[in-house]
Amino acid sequence: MRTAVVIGTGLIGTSAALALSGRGVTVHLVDHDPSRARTAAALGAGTDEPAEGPVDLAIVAVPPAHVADTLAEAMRAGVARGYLDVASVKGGPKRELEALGLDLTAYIGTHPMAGKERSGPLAAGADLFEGRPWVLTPTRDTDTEVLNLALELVALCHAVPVVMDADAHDRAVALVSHTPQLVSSMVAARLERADETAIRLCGQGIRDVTRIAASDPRMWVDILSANPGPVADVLAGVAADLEETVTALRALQSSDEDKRRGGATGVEDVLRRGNAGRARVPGKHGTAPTQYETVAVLISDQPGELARIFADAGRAGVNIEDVRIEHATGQQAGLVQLMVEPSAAGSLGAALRERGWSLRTA
Ligand SMILES: NC(=O)c1ccc[n+]([C@@H]2O[C@H](COP(=O)([O-])OP(=O)(O)OC[C@H]3O[C@@H](n4cnc5c(N)ncnc54)[C@H](O)[C@@H]3O)[C@@H](O)[C@H]2O)c1
Ligand SMILES: O=C(O)C(=O)C[C@]1(C(=O)O)C=C[C@@H](O)C=C1
Repeated sequence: MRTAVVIGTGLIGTSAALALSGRGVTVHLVDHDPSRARTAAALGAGTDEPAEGPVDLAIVAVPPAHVADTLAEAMRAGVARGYLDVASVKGGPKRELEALGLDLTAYIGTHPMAGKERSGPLAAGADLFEGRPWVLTPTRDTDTEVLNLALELVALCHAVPVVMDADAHDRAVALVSHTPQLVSSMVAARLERADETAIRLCGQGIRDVTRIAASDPRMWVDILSANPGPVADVLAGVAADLEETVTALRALQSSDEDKRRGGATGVEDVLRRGNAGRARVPGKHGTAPTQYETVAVLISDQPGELARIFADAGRAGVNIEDVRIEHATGQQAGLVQLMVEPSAAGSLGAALRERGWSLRTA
């Protein structure tokens, strides 16, 4: 990739632009608030001068509600060879784009799992995505060239590509991002009218739990509006735990010893389940909890092959954790190495063979 345009030069757009500029890509910066594009340019993220012709990749980093319109405008103007967005939700924007009747072969939905509670270009950093998962949601229609451009962006940002279906992504982030945001906000909301004597005692625990409660409410209303069902489902589980914990705590206030013992067991149960969940959170920089196994597949050098293999893996219910592509020089073929959880390698291999793919020893 030699040239890119970033549309929406806030936290995420400017961070991607800084990483790309730092690695030699010419980046054009566009924002509907020109002062933000100027700020990003002043930070070294690129130039706010328009590109003279189509660039290699357009990165749309605007709030989720504006993604489809912004992409449609850029695609109609032909500003790039490939287009992607970075919105925190994937199913809604994809369906909006489909409804607009655009040719989506040049588009791929993506989502870097890295961010901050602060917005705008001044909060950006070139290393924001280092070692973090970056979700790619190719479909059957996605051009191989566009998928490769997205993989190149992820590599240039030193992030880790994770291929997923858009709706599976939305269910996953409901659990690991969207519900935690709401719960953090709800805990922080208890402080709004709290007595100053309590506020003075705030220590590291409340700071850890409420950091993301400082996030931009308008952005989060956009995100949650595009993923309400899956978030409500996870939050209902949290509500059930809350109700049981309140009951357990009330039992602890009882003068009856048996009830108190039951209450302590109830409270301990939620704390222990919390320990178990916390132990599953991967290392800070996205280090994988397990070694992956490689499924190597021969693909012909034809448009759409890579997208087709990802779609087939998605259909087999297998998450691709990482991917490597070897282009056999002088041959009209390439070897794709799909890294998956060891328990999924067998079923992925079988599903791909069934669909006519040729597998090789990794
Ligand atoms: N903040 C996070 O932690 C995070 C993480 C991953 C992905 N995302 C996603 O990245 C996207 C951007 O989020 P952000 O945190 O960088 O927000 P931000 O508020 O920092 O930046 C958004 C920028 O888009 C500009 N903008 C809005 N509408 C526009 C339009 N129609 N055309 C051009 N520019 C427009 C705004 O002026 C602003 O500069 C969102 O879709 C969000 O869901 C955010
Ligand atoms: O670290 C933070 O401040 C974030 O909230 C980042 C976070 C997340 O939940 O991990 C928030 C929303 C994004 O879509 C991706 C990342």
